[in-house]
Amino acid sequence: DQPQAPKQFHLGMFEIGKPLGKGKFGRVYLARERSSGFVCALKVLHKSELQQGKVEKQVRREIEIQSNLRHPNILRLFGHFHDSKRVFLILEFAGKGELYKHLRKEHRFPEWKAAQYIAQMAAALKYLHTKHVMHRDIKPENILVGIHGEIKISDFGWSVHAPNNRRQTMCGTLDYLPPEMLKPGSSDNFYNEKVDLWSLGVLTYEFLVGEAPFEDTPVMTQRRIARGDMTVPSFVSSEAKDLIHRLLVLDPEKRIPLEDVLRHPWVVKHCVTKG
Ligand SMILES: Nc1ncnc(NCCc2cnc(NC(=O)Nc3cccc(C(F)(F)F)c3)s2)c1Br
Repeated sequence: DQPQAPKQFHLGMFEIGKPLGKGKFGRVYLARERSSGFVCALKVLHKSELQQGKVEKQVRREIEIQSNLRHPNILRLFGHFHDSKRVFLILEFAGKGELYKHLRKEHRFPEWKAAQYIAQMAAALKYLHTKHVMHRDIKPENILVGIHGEIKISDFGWSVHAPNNRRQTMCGTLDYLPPEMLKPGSSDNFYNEKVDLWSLGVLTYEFLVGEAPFEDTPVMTQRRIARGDMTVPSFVSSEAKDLIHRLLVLDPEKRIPLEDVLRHPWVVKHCVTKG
């Protein structure tokens, strides 16, 4: 079909609906593009806040990285526009909202559901890593659920091209940080996309247990991560426990590759692989 001409968007083109959620920076609204009737999510960011947070560059990088991504388990960013005070991200609408709300409500997911989510995450991360993009902020708050129950990785505000040594200070929860990102961003320690494998391990644990493996006070969390000090409760099956231990490995190079996550007995057992 015809390659889509890059459209110039402006706010008047959209009917704004109910608020969908509010993030650290700005709010998200359900929106409908008037001429096509296309339903999407519109994230509104205030330029003043982005300048204060010194994150304008990150938002530009997010737009650049995400506009080239096409995968069923990655939330689409269709475009962006701005007015004098605000930047608007035109996002795919995820019909079943934020995954962390489902997790909090259900406390923890049954193994079959956790395995299907982890298989979809592994497929999305495999796609990202082939493009040498690492997300770097994999956690339940950055995962949405589509209308058919499929998950969608979202918010690429921290994504970069690998390898990279972080300069921008991280904020928010430490729970998902791999040991190699806890070290100060000095020249010698570069890290790569294997940081997402560690976070996938933390996510698997949190889906099955209902809390993160190293959850503690900030100082203790950092210490426990650096030592890989966590225990998997006995109600978790031995196959799931095996996968968690193969992902939460201190040495990034020794973490199980995504291909092997997709072939892991725990994942295969619960995933009806299409013929
Ligand atoms: N049901 C739903 N359906 C679709 N979307 C929903 N919510 C929006 C999810 C997002 C996707 N992408 C995002 N991107 C950013 O927020 N980027 C951003 C913003 C400020 C600063 C920064 C940074 F640069 F500081 F990192 C990065 S938020 C919901 Br609820």
